[in-house]
Amino acid sequence: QDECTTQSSANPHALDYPNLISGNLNGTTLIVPIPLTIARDLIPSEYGIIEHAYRALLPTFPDGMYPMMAVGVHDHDLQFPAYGMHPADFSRAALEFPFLDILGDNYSSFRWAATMLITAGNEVAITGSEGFGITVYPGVFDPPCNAYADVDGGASSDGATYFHAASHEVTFDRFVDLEMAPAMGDDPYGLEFLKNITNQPVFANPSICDNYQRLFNTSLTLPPNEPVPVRGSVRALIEPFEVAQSWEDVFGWQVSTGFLEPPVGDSCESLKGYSGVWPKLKSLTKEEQRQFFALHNNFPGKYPFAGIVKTNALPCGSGARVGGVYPTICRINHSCLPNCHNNWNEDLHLETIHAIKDIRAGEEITIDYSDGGPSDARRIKFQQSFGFDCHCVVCSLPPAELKASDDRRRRLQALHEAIGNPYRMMSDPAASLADCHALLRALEEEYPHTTSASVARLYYDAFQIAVAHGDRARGERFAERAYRARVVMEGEDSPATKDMKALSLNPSSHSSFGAYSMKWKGPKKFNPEKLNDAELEVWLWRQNK
Ligand SMILES: C[S@@+](CC[C@H](N)C(=O)[O-])C[C@H]1O[C@@H](n2cnc3c(N)ncnc32)[C@H](O)[C@@H]1O
Repeated sequence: QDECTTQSSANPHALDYPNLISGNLNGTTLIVPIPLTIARDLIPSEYGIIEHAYRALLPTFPDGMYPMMAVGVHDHDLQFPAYGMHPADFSRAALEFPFLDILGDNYSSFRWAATMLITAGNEVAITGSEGFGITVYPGVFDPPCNAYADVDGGASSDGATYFHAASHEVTFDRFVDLEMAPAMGDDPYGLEFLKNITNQPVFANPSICDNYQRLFNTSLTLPPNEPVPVRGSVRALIEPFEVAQSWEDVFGWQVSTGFLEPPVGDSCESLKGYSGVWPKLKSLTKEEQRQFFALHNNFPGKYPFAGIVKTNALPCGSGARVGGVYPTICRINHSCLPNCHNNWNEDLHLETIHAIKDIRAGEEITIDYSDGGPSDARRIKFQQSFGFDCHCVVCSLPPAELKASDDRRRRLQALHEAIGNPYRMMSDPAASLADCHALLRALEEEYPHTTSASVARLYYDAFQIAVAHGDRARGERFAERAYRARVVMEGEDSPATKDMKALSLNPSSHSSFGAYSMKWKGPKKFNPEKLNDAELEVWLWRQNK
């Protein structure tokens, strides 16, 4: 093996994680759909199969089937800086079984990998694996020290590759052969699925788990080494199968990633709660992990990770399914009368907090976790989504005042709904515009001196009403006000602010300009600059032309 050359890149992150074993794991994972009944027979009966977990990730995975993994990988440039160790490269091959329930929670997914072929002669790798309870067949690999080799030395035009592993001892006849080629656009199992299964904690017996993590965010996964979807075949004789197997036309991924591995195993119990994010958390620095676990948790108990995420995550964009957890801004409490606005800035990839009204020195900073509405609806939302009862200034009002606030908020909702009706905007724009004006005044009553998201939205609605009926002059004013509201809420550099600015500079560029009529087209010579403030308001909100 010493004379081997490898095409794998050097381990780029050893010094970032001196207390962990790190390296470059390069190779292929093919997903082999096998009948669930066969999987049930092969996998020890005490481990449940969490079918809903893989169906959630792969809704169209064939009925009655289970996604087994066929894995052939090369471990390159292993380092363990804290101990000055640099173990030799090795290869391994196995059939592995993800989505197993070993804790009985029907939630935490573990991967069972009890038998492996590992490069003969690499005692560190072999004894290390045996320490996890894995049955190891010392093996010979073709190619001997690479992740895979080109078929015909690269002469094959479809980029076909192979990875063959066979047990070394003549008395054994175990083998795992993978043959594959780029799938050319066919990618039934997206990269997120691969990340999930390759990062499930792995075990041979459930007394100890290997918290092995593949990192998909290092330089190793950047072009030209980005993951490649592949299609191919698997032939194998290895436990838990007792006779040779062959599967054709299966799909998977060839990837080279960084990986991290603690030098000793963890109790499997301590790794519960894996939902696809846990390994990333584990790869944070100790200080970042401390900050994460110091965050408030309204759902203490079984799943601290999930509880902290549920209590703290801010959605990365309105309605986004992805959320972010931050050490500082997740400390900001909710108020139904907030003085700040939180916003995901897609251009900057940052969650930003902007003041939306004047804040006195010493005053608590607050944001709005809700979508507004009257207090009874808010109470349900806070309990269900976050597990708390709101004690903000509004929710703590005496009953009569709370009722008055609720009445105003119901009216705000009704106005929002009426303005959102496109038919009315077309047939009765004057009434829609009057509603925008009424909404502006109602917002000022309920949220005094505040530039809320509702203000930005109503000015944008007013802009749309104006331009849809050919009113460029008022469209320009409304767009400018919507733009200024966005600047307050989100800053100059948010995508929505930039879009609004562009519209204010050129209102007739909007796709709905004149779409309903041109009946509000004003005289060319009219210049609103000449109006005083009061006249400007009258002109802006007037309903008849
Ligand atoms: C994202 S955390 C905010 C920071 C948290 N208060 C802390 O000390 O770390 C959200 C949790 O704070 C508490 N909280 C936030 N706003 C609240 C409010 N208006 N009334 C009562 N509890 C609130 C609730 O327990 C809520 O689930």
